[in-house]
Amino acid sequence: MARSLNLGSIASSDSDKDSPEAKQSVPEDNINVVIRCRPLSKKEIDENDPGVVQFPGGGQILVSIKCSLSKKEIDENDPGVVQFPGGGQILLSGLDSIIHGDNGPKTKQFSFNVVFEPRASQPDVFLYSGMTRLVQMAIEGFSTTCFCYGQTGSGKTHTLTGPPGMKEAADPFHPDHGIIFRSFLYLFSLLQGDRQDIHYVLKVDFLEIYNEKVIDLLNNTKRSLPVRWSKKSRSFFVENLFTVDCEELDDLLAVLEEGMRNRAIGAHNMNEHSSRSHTMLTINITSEQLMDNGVYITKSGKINFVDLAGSEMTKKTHSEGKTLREANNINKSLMVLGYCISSLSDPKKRTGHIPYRDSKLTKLLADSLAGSGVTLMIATISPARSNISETLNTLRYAARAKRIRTKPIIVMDPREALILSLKREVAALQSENEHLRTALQLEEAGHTLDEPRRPRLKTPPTLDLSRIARMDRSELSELVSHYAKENEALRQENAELFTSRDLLVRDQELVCRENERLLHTLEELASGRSRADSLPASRSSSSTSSNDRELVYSPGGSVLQGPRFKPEIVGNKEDPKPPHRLPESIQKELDKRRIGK
Ligand SMILES: Nc1ncnc2c1ncn2[C@@H]1O[C@H](COP(=O)(O)OP(=O)(O)OP(=O)(O)O)[C@@H](O)[C@H]1O
Repeated sequence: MARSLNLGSIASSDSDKDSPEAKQSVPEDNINVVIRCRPLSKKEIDENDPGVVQFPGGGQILVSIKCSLSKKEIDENDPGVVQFPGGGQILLSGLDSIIHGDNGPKTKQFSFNVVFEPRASQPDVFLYSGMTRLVQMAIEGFSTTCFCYGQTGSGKTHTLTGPPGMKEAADPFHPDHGIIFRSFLYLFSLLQGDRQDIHYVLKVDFLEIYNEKVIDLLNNTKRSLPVRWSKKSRSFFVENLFTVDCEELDDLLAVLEEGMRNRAIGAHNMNEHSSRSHTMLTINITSEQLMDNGVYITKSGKINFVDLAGSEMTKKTHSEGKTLREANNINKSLMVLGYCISSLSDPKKRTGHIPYRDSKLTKLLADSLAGSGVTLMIATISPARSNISETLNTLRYAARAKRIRTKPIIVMDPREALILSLKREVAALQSENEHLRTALQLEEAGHTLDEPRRPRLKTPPTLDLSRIARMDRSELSELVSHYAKENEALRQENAELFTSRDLLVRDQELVCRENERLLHTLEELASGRSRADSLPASRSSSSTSSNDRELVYSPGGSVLQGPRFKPEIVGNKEDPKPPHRLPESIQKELDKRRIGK
């Protein structure tokens, strides 16, 4: 394969979701799970620990799990087992010499939306993971989360922020910038687009969960902050978290740098720069859009970037003392996350109890995992043979997460949402009303219906929605009832107009048919007369000669049975008016036909 990344099914589904309709309608959605396999590290190469994951294509990863060597033998002669056969697949196998069990090699197969092979670059991961869609949706008012999951040293921090020591402000075009930096750039490029009618406010916070304590990374007091439940938003939140207003891209970059500097990092046998905490960077995006009718609509979206600490086998990392305690806390919270993911992915269990409250991490991720958010999980794996059991664990974890469904919604003030929906309905009904009136020509010609015209309904005064926040209950309910009444009146009027239109259409059909019949009779009479001219005697018994009689259109011609017309024969062409007037367009059409003949 020429490219270093391996796209599976999401490549097509992603583009479907880019359509405006897909963005507006938000049916249940699965968590989007992508896999990134890092290259072998220098240490692994030095220790002759070759790559063993295979990518056979179609979003699949194959893992050979049966091998004839014992665990001890594998540990001692630890070859790579991850291979990349292409097409989105990963194959985990032993080396040929050790892979054959009694019945030949056994593989475990996994399937994912997108699989990034070791050569995939940082821009590849940003562009093809679905991250751009998350940024777009956050601007539209959705709550979105990108989280990295994987064993220690598998490349979570590298994927989110780049290699250790990466300076955010240094070179904006540096190829090693991670997803967070690239998302910042993309976010600003979208916000600075041509939407002058929308005003955006960005507020950013950055926290870490270290040994089950929530620490503010932007207000470096190392004080533990409480996590509480909000009845209003029906989600957990961190109390007293410091937020920074970010007007410029530089503000965001400064926040990222500050937080990265303050986060807990430690060294162990498997990673010299190991994150010892889970971190969560959140960009809250509030948009105020001025609608056509002068109304402001506010939406609140957000992007969470979550860098989980890596699961670690303490035997392998040789952790002790402080590092061991950190590892235990990390593993414990990841285990709770695992229970939650496992319950949520099981259709029978997902409606039951989900143990979010068992760790701070799951409390804060609850909404992203099963609530109203849109979530991208990047599972990072190592290709090394020595990490095969962690790689299998990560892939199993990721496969379960892929089955979780969320129901994304746009976050809006409920009062604004109600008023907006009523206003939309009123606008739709008004335009329907307008259309019906035009069709029935009620505007200029005055009404042709029997009843007098009803006075036009008035649009409620334009309203600045920022005022709504200050309105008391009675003012609000008055406003809502105003819209509801107008809505009801428009519905009624439109229903009546529809009935009238139906009646007229039916009359028109009858009239046309009668007209054709009359014209036919006229033709017959004309040809009869010419025949009569040539005949010696008239066959007519009428006192009026056929010559004198002229058929004038009567909407009530004797054969007409329309509901609004009486049978009538008009014998005089001077007769002023038919008893009922038809809409002008119909009348003109009929006149045209008559004259034409
Ligand atoms: N895709 C990659 N390409 C090149 N180097 C990588 C890649 N992924 C990871 N690395 C390197 O591997 C090392 C470990 O990566 P990283 O610190 O991101 O792992 P981690 O999963 O965050 O670990 P921990 O859970 O211990 O924090 C780093 O030096 C990183 O730069």
